[in-house]
This record gives sequence, structure tokens and C-alpha cells, in this order.
Amino acid sequence: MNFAQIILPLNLKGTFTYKVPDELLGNFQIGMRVLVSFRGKKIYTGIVAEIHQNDPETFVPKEIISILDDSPILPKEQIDFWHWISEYYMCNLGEIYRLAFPSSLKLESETYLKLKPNVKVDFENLDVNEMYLIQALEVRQLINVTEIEAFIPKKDIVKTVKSLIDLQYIEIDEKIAEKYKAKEIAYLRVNEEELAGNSLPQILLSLKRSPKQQEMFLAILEKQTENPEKPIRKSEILDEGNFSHSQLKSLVDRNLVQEYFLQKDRLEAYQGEIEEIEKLTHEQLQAKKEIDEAFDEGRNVLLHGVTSSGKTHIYLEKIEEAVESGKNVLFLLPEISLTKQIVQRLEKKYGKELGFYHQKLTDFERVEVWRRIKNNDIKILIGTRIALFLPYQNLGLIVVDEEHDSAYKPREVSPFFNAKDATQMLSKFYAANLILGSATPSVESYYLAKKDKLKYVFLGERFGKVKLPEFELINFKEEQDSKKIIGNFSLKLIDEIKKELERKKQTMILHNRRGYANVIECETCGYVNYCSNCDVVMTYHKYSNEMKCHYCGQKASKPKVCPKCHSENLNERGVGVEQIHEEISRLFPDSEVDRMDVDSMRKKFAYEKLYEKIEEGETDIIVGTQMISKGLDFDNIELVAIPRADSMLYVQDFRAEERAYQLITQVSGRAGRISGEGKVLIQTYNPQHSVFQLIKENNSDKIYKHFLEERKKFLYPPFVKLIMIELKHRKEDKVNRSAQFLGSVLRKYLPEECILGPEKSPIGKLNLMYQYQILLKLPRGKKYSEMKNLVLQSLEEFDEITAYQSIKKMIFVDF
Ligand SMILES: Nc1ncnc2c1ncn2[C@@H]1O[C@H](COP(=O)(O)OP(=O)(O)OP(=O)(O)O)[C@@H](O)[C@H]1O
Ligand SMILES: [Zn+2]
Repeated sequence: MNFAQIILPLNLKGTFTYKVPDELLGNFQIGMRVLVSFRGKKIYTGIVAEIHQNDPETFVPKEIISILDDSPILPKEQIDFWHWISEYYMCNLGEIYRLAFPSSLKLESETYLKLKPNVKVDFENLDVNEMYLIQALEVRQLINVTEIEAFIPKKDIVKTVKSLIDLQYIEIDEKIAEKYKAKEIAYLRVNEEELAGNSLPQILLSLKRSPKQQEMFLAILEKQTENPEKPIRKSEILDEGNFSHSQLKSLVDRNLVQEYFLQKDRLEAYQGEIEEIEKLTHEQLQAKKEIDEAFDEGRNVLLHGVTSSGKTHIYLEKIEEAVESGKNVLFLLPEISLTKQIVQRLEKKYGKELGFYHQKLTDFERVEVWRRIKNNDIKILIGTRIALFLPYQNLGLIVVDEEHDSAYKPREVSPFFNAKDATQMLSKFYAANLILGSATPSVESYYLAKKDKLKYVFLGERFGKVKLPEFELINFKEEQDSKKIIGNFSLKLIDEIKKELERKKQTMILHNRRGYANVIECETCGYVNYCSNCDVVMTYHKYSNEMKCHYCGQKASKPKVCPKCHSENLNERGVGVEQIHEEISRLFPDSEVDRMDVDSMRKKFAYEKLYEKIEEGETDIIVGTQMISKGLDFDNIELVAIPRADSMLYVQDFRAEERAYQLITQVSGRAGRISGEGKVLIQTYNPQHSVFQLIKENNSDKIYKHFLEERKKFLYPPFVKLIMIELKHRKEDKVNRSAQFLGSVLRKYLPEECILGPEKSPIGKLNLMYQYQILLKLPRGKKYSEMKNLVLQSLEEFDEITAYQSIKKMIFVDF
């Protein structure tokens, strides 16, 4: 008899044993999807992880209902990778499965289906089951898979649903249906109707008094006549420097010229010619040579290239080499950004052989990418962390850009894993090469490189021998004492910004706190406004005039009087980016000041629009949170200012200094990319702080040495391994008791010095759940896996207590 171990999309440990009916044995392989029922009536799509002959002794396994694929949907390398993640990050295979697969590939009882809007169904070509389902959906808008069992035999359900999805008649109902759109670009055209109504000489006559407008109108008309198929980019007209925005605006107001927007991806065909990549500079060539050598020895690479050193050019060379040798490439980004230079270039060169995969795609789009990857139609995939799980074949190169970015290991969605670290294993399973790249590598990667576990390749010079920005520290205490400040800005800093404005240069101001004020406090009784779901004060957002909890998203109106003592004496405390924006706008009333943070960028295309505005020089000062530090490559920014730099350091987190260094260096990297005149002004109460001093010196070896010494002294990674266990429950005393119990079990097995806690988490309540945590500091090396097994054993003992089964457990490995 034959049995199979099946992975189910459930948050349960391990795989599940099913019997393989003889009639299915003909084509039954690991990596195929099967339909099974689990715990009673519910059906699920599972994945075959193992085939064997071991009849289980303690129970009678159920039979697999049907096979859904003709060939494995998941390659062996991915199954190995899933097993590794599950073991290393102590999570369940089912959690990985849920994250990895688009919903329509893993239909289950609770999946809801609906008709696609405005479909015309060709009933003649449907089989009986398909017809029933369509008819049912016409009567009721939503039907879930369980309900379908009433009129379609179980074994045919998935086949029927799949075929109707393929025909695009039906779709999975998704709450997050907001479709991702590519960047919109502004285009111009002459208003044909005006031209038809009035003769050209008439129009020109009407523009007699404004020769510039006349000239511009003719320029647009000329381009349009020359090549009617080719849209005229607005920037193309304005960039020549001949015409101004106000002239264009008059033409648009007179209805002679129309401005319209097109999505970037719709235009691929027009954008035509692929330029050769510029030749690598001497330094870049040297770096590439070192990478080639490392790859020859089968080693992975950490590419540490200062900001604007041209890491992109090196990636491009390696990517194109891989593709030429018939291999496929995965390019991983922390977040998808279509404005990136590399994306634009690859898009031009590889067109349809380039794929994108990220959280913002709809389910249908995701399935489409799966299909194309499986058919080997995509050579280069650009994606975020979920792209690790696509069914690649022949993967030859993985590049992880901005490898230090914490978006690779979010703590909000399970399973918890670090995508950057996981690529090291993925590359192993595929025997692919790996480049981790950053201007500010994570301390862990740097350490691995220095230990020769990764090949360290350093690019210390900006492209074109452009100078790196200079750092200057402003002692804010002194400025304050001598009354040389206005609000959060020293007169010195104000003066520097003024100079930039006069020189027509752009300035960036970084303040990494959302909102307007951190708290609203009652002067009379000291009341502060806490979120009703969380143990967190609510942040005041002046622009939207509301209080927001940054942890659970809860909103409330701003209190007019103190809810406790009814005093009207309410005060704003703590400075958020909105306030910095307001101050700057007041200090420079004649300048265009824009704000870039998650709150202001929520509207559709807000980011794209602001990006273009900055690119076209319409913005003078950009105020923003860490968002402004990411990958922007503008050429007219010279001054970067950080008015309240201390706020980055005093955070309870052993990575606070590392993060501050990365953020300051990244944002400073936006300055002087062409001119080499970049300048960074840091206002601080502690100019002597070692991190500021080291940043000023700009010697990366020294900085990392400092970080590593601190980590060693206080026993933090990379010198120990951290595992954080967080327990959650709606009742505080229950979660407290359970945490004490787990602590005592762990202490039975592990040495005392490895265990910190249990204690209340820094955020004691989140979304109505009380949280307690236990931090484990475990030794590296062989001992680590031994101890991890003991941790597992402790967790199993914990799970045996019935009273604690309602406690939610979260395990963060290497967080
Ligand atoms: N060999 C080259 N020839 C021509 N231009 C180059 C070359 N290398 C880099 N550049 C240009 O230099 C600029 C900086 O390069 P790039 O954006 O790749 O830097 P980076 O190392 O990724 O920096 P960051 O980490 O700040 O994003 C870009 O505008 C790029 O086009
Ligand atoms: Zn909250």
C-alpha cells in the first residue's frame, strides 16, 4: 500500500498521512497538489511532500480524493527550502504554504468565488459541472467551496473551479482587490478638435502676444505630426529648458494642448531602443572581478558599495551574464519600486521575459506569474520576499538589494523569517550564486564577510569619483542656550537651507516620526490619550485632525477638553514629521515644501506624483520619514538636514545605533550624487555620541568594529543567537501565568544565563491582546541546534497543558 505525507494550508505541526488509492498511482509525484478532506468534511488542497509505504499504526489514514496537477507544481528545491524554513524558523509548513501560494492555487472550503464583472459566458463550451457553478453564481453573488459540494461531486470541484478561473469567468473573492498600477507618466498632445475647428494660422494668431507659447505649441505639433504613434512626454518638452511650466499651463488653460496620463507599463513598446549598459569603471570592474572569482569558488558575496557607487551597474552585468548562459535570475527588493533605474533598464531589454511578484498583485496576476515561471517564460523575476517561493527552475543568480532593510523580516505576518538570510539556503538548494548588496550592510552580514563566510567586495568610491557628502554636527544645546534657534531649527541650519534655495538646489529634511505630535497631554492632571486596544499612546495627526494608534490603526478624534478632569489645558508634546513640515513651510513661505511619509503617500499615485515633481525640480524642500532614504537617485539635492537626530538613538532596541547609522548614511547618500558637493547637517544634543562621531568620520571599518564590540560586550548577535517567544491572550493574568509556566519549563532544560524573562512585552497590550515575552540568548555553532531541540521540547510540554491551548504563541528566530 502506498501512502503520502501531505502539506496542508493549516497552522499545524508537520505533514499529514493519507492513503494513495491505486488508481491514482500511475502519475503521482512529490510536489503535486492533491485534494483531501481533513477533520470531518472540510476539503483542502494539499501538496505531496513524501511518498512511502509505512502504514501508520495508530490510525487509519483517509484516501486522497484526487490529484490536481499533471506534473509537480512545486520543484524539489522548493520543498527542501520549505522544510528548512520550517525547521530553522520554528514555524509550520502550513504557514509557509499559505504565504507562498496564490489563493486560487490552494482552494479550500472557505474560499469564496464570484463571477467576474461583465463576463459573457459561452455556455455551449462548458461541461455540466461548470454550467451548474456559473448558474449558481448568477443567482448568488458569492459561493464558497463547501457550498459547491451540494451540486458538484467532490472530486470534480477543483477541476471545475480551475477551469472557470482559467476561462476568466470567475474569480476568487478578495478583500484586498485594489489593483496595483504602474507609475503614471504625463504626456502632452495638441487638441485635435481645436485644430479642426480653427485653422492653424488662426491659432497662431491668437498666440501672437505670447511668442513662447506659440513656439511651444508648434514644437508639440511638430513632434505629433512627425510620429503620430509616439506619445510626447511632458518632461521631454520641459527638460529642454526652453519652455516653462507656466507657459504650458496657459496652453492647457486655453484648451490648445491637452495633458494626459498613461501607465508606464502600457508604453513599453514605444520606449524602444535599448542602450548598452555604460562600461564599468575601473573600480567597478575590479569589484566585478572579485565577484566572478568568488562565484568560481562557489562562494556567496556581500557587495558593500557606498551610496552612488554604481552597484546597479554591477548587478546588471551579472544578471545579463546569467541570462546569456541560460540561467534564470531572482532580484529581491525590500519593497517594489518601479522608479528604480534597474527596473526600467531590465524592462526595456527583457520585456515579457521580466516578471514582477509582490504583495500588491491581485491573485489572478500572481497565478499568471506562477504559470510563466513554471513554463520557464520568465528569465528575470523582480520581487519582494514572497518571490522566494516561486517554482523556479534553473535559477542561477539571486541578488538581494538593500540587504540591510528590515522589510525583509517583518514582524507583522507569519511565518516569521528573514528573507535575506533565507536566500543563502535557497541559493544552496538551487546551486545558484548569491549577491547581497548594500551601502550599509547589516552588522550580521558584515561579520559573516569578515569571517570569510561570505566574500567581502568593497566599492569605496562613488561613480565618477564624486566626493561623498560631508557631515557636520550642530550642537543644538549650545544654539538653544544662545537663543539662536527658531522652533526645532538652529539659525545656522536655516541659513544653510536659505543658501541652497538661492542656488536653486533641493534640500531633504529627515525626521523619522509620523504624525504631528507624539502625545496630547493634559497640563492639569497629566492625562495622556492611550489607544483603547493597545498599551500605546495615540499620535496626533494635525493634517487629518485625528489621533491614530500606529500599532493597530485605531483612530479617534482629538479631545477638546481632558476626558478625565475636563481641563481645556491640553498640550502637544513630542515632534512628528508633520510639525517639522509645518515649521519649514512657515520659515520658507515662498518655497515649495512637500512631505513624504506613509500618511501623505496613501492616496493613489501620490508617491509617483511627488517623485516626478522632485525629479522635475518643482519641489524645493522635501520633508520626510525614512521613506526619503530609499533608493532615490536625484541629481539636484545637495543638502540633507536631520534636525532631531537624537530621536533615532533613544529607542529600546539593540539595533537602534545600527539603524540610525544606516538611515543617516542612506539619506545622506541622496546628496550631491553628481556634483560631489553633498552636505549633511545633523542637529543633536549629544555631538560627542560615538555614533555621530563615527558617522562624521565616515570610516565604515571603524563603525562596524564599534558595533561588533558593543554586540560582543552585551551578548547580542552575531555573537549569540536570539529567539524571542511571545505569548498573547485577551486575559492578562492568564497570559502571565502561562508565561511563568513556559519560563519554568525552559529553565528545566536550558542554563539560566540563556533565559531572560518572562516579562511583559515593551508593548504590553496590542489589539486587545496582552503580551508577555521570553528572550533566549543561545550559543552559536553546534550547541545551537541541540539547545533549539530543547526549546522545541519545552514548547511541546507547554502545548500539553489544555488550559493554555488558547494562548497564542509567536516565535521569532534571529529577529
Ligand atoms: N559605469 C557607469 N557608467 C555610467 N554611469 C554610471 C556607472 N556606474 C554608475 N553610474 C551612475 O551613477 C549613479 C549612481 O549609481 P547607482 O544608483 O547604481 O548607485 P548605488 O550604488 O545603487 O547607490 P545607492 O546605494 O545610493 O542606491 C547612477 O545615476 C548611475 O547611472
Ligand atoms: Zn492600538
